[in-house]
Amino acid sequence: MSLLEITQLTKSFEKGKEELNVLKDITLHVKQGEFITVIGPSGCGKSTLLKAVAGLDTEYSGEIKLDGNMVTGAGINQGFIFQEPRLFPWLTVEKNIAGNLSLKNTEVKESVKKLMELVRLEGFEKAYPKELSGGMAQRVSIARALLRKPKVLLLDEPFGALDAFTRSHMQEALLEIWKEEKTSMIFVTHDIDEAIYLGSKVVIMSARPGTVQKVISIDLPFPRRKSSRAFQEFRQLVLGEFEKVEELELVNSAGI
Ligand SMILES: Nc1ncnc2c1ncn2[C@@H]1O[C@H](COP(=O)(O)OP(=O)(O)OP(=O)(O)O)[C@@H](O)[C@H]1O
Repeated sequence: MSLLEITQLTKSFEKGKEELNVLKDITLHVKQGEFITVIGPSGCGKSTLLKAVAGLDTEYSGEIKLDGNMVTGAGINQGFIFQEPRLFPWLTVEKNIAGNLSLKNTEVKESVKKLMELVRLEGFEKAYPKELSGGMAQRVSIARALLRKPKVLLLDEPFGALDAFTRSHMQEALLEIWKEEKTSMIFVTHDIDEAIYLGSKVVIMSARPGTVQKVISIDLPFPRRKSSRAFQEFRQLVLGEFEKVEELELVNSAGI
């Protein structure tokens, strides 16, 4: 049995009198410990898909099961990381991570300490968000999500706002966290290289209404090198699929 089973997920929004079909018949199974990356044209429903898995949106047809249970709302089993870190500016780093859990509880205090080490933020316990760089702030939000020991971590373009150097640093940090915690990941990105670099599988979605166009397993050992020939071959493969999606989109929008 897969950890996460998304079956025939179909979703539309009301847009005035019209209906906007956003996701169509998405079926996707994610195994425990898998790192799934999702790419697709802008507006194809990637965020909508993540929100449904997170239980932040339950208005859809089809079903989503996490660890055998139907997802009926948000909960501690699903961690969510947004593009911007969304920290509380008036709370210190450790309090942001602890959230509604008390740091007076030694177990919580110990877990926060371990996570701060994992995301390489030792020494910043008492710092405030305004004292952190974008990458550091995003690491705080990842630590906050991990404290709840989610079964799946959902990341919606988490490094999209970061510069190339910090982004590459954050990719390494996330891979380390993944190896250490073995959390299953679903990671949405616009960046094909990032998708291949991180993913055990890359899911390519079609233009709206988003469907699963293709799932490509990335059978490359870690550490991966973006300049290696094997990596470039996967790049060609993914790009080829992406071009098919774009051609289809052009044909559809021209009404051919
Ligand atoms: N709450 C909402 N109400 C109405 N329409 C919405 C809502 N949320 C999203 N949409 C529409 O659904 C479509 C898919 O949006 P979504 O944000 O999931 O796409 P995306 O693939 O994540 O896009 P991007 O890559 O640009 O971030 C878009 O056309 C968007 O305008």
